[in-house]
Order: sequence, then structure tokens, then C-alpha cells
Amino acid sequence: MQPIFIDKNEIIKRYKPIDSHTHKGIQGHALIIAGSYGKLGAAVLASKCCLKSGCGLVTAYVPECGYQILQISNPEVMTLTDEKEKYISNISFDIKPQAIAIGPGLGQEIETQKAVHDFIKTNKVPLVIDADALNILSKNKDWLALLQPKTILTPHPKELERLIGKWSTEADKFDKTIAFSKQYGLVIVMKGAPTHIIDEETVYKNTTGNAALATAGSGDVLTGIITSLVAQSYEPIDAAVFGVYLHGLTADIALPETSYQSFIASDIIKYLGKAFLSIENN
Ligand SMILES: NC(=O)C1=CN([C@@H]2O[C@H](COP(=O)(O)OP(=O)(O)OC[C@H]3O[C@@H](n4cnc5c(N)ncnc54)[C@H](O)[C@@H]3O)[C@@H](O)[C@H]2O)[C@@H](O)CC1
Ligand SMILES: Nc1ncnc2c1ncn2[C@@H]1O[C@H](COP(=O)(O)OP(=O)(O)O)[C@@H](O)[C@H]1O
Ligand SMILES: [Mg+2]
Repeated sequence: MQPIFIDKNEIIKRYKPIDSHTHKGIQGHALIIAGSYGKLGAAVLASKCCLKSGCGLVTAYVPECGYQILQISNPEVMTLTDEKEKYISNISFDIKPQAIAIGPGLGQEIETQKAVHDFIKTNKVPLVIDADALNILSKNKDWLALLQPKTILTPHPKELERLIGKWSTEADKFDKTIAFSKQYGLVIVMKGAPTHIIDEETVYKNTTGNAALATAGSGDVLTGIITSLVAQSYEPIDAAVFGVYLHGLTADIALPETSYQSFIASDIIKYLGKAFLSIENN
């Protein structure tokens, strides 16, 4: 298994400059289904980062208790609320997003699990699945067959283990993840240091990022970036490759200014502009 290195050349091949005649209505609308009581920060971070990655419109779908939190933290993000106060119980909306993310801070209440099931059963919109939505799928593995081909999953090592079981060696981890990607036709963003992306037999290895990213909410933000790129009509694999590269690049650019210690997930969002500029100015 020889990986393709995700470096600047691979990104320039995929990068779509912004058309000067574009407008918010055609720049992509993303829906971020996230948050539960005490974990609304995950929804705030993912939705803000989604907008800061070029998406024209972003809507967050959160439990009722998240309404003011979202509207005050992120005035540019629109907010829809579930009928339940503290967790999501029924995912229903009348917007037409081009990409959806589900999972950051979602929790795993039984009603949330049912809502995830009912949603993935009918959803046809390109989807990014993270965090508790992955854990819910791990508890209900027969639901994996409901996912559309090229759905993007973004597990960290513990979430990956819950999905595919324990591995004995690094090579075994790759074999199992490739088999899992092939079985369901999924794109797997295998988060780590470094992150690898598995698209059936094809393996990509990221070249950006550093230990500053080992901080709460770092993955929630990655979900927002990838979802934004899918909404802007990048193919799922290209969105995953570009998103992982950009996410790591923010930390590489920030490090001399922030130190490893003081870098937080909000800094990923803060440094996105410089990351995009460094790709444009090649
Ligand atoms: N501000 C917020 O609202 C935040 C919400 N979050 C949400 O909190 C929920 C729980 O997520 P967690 O990921 O903390 O919980 P998990 O139980 O899924 O993961 C934590 C476990 O995974 C292990 N782990 C994580 N990364 C690892 C790595 N790189 N290598 C080896 N082991 C690793 C940890 O040691 C720990 O045992 C998710 O829904 C998440 O989105 C977190 O993202 C933190 C911030
Ligand atoms: N030491 C490290 N070097 C490079 N990247 C890292 C390191 N530690 C964590 N990351 C990255 O940070 C992100 C962490 O995601 P995750 O564990 O889901 O965070 P959270 O759930 O808190 O948002 C992943 O993209 C991972 O690759
Ligand atoms: Mg996470």
C-alpha cells in the first residue's frame, strides 16, 4: 500500500478559485446537525468554520437550548431547533442544503439514535458523519448499509475502533479500514498524526498539521471545513483531501505565533484565511 501524499501539488490540482460573479445563493448551503446540552460548542465551532471555508449559507440544527447560543455566537449562521430542549430527537427541515454534517457534540440519547436512523434512511444529500453520529452507527452497525456511496466518515482512533474493531498492528488497521471502506463504499478520514484518508483501495497521507491540533474541538472544526467544501461542489474525496490539508496548514502557519500550548480550535478558524491565501499564492 503506497499512499498518495497530500501536499500542495495535490491541493492545487483540486482547488477551485472563487468566481467573481458568484453569490451566496450558489456558493453552497450547508446544514450542520450537532450539539446537545453542554456540548453546543461543537455546533458553534463546526458551523462557524463551515462558513469561514467559503460556504455561502450555513444552517445549524441544534436542540432548543442551543438557539440563543448559536445566534449570539455566530450571527452569520442560521439556526433551526429540534423540539427537545437538551438533545436532538427528530431531524426535520425545509431547506435544501448541498451538504450535511451530523455528529459533533450530538450525544447518544435513544431518541437521538432513532433520529439519526430515520434521517440516514431517507437522506440523499452528500453527508459527513463525525463524533457521536459515528458512535451511534457503531452501536447499530446494520445502519451502515443505509448510507449513500461516498459518505464521508471522520473517526479519531477510538471512534474507528468502535466502528471496525480492534487492530493488532498499523498494517492491520489499514487493511481493516480499507475493507470497511470497500464494503460500504465510504470515504474514511482516519484522523491521527498524521491523518490518512481511505477511499476503497486508495490511501492518502496528509503532510500538514502538528501537535497543536491535539485540542478540544479540533475535529469538530475539521467536520465544518470538509462539509463546506462538499457544499461548494467539491467531490467527497477532494473535499476530504483538501479539508484535511487546510486544517493542518492552519496549525503550521499559526505555530510560530501561538505555541503548541495556547493554540485552540478557534485558532484553526482564525488562521483559515492565511491557509487559503498560501494555496492561492503559489
Ligand atoms: N466544546 C464542545 O462542545 C466539544 C464537544 N466535543 C464532543 O464531545 C463528544 C465526545 O467526543 P470525544 O472524542 O471527547 O469522546 P470519545 O469517547 O469518542 O473519545 C475519547 C477517547 O478516545 C481516545 N482518543 C481520542 N483521540 C485519540 C487519538 N488521537 N489517539 C488515541 N486515542 C484517542 C481518548 O483517549 C479517549 O479514551 C463528541 O460528540 C465531540 O464532538 C469534543 O469535540 C470536545 C469539544
Ligand atoms: N499530535 C497531532 N498531530 C497532528 N494532528 C493531530 C494531533 N492530535 C490531534 N490531531 C488532529 O486533531 C483532530 C482531533 O479530532 P477529534 O479527536 O475528533 O477532536 P474533537 O472531537 O475534540 O473535536 C484530528 O483532525 C487529528 O488528526
Ligand atoms: Mg471528534
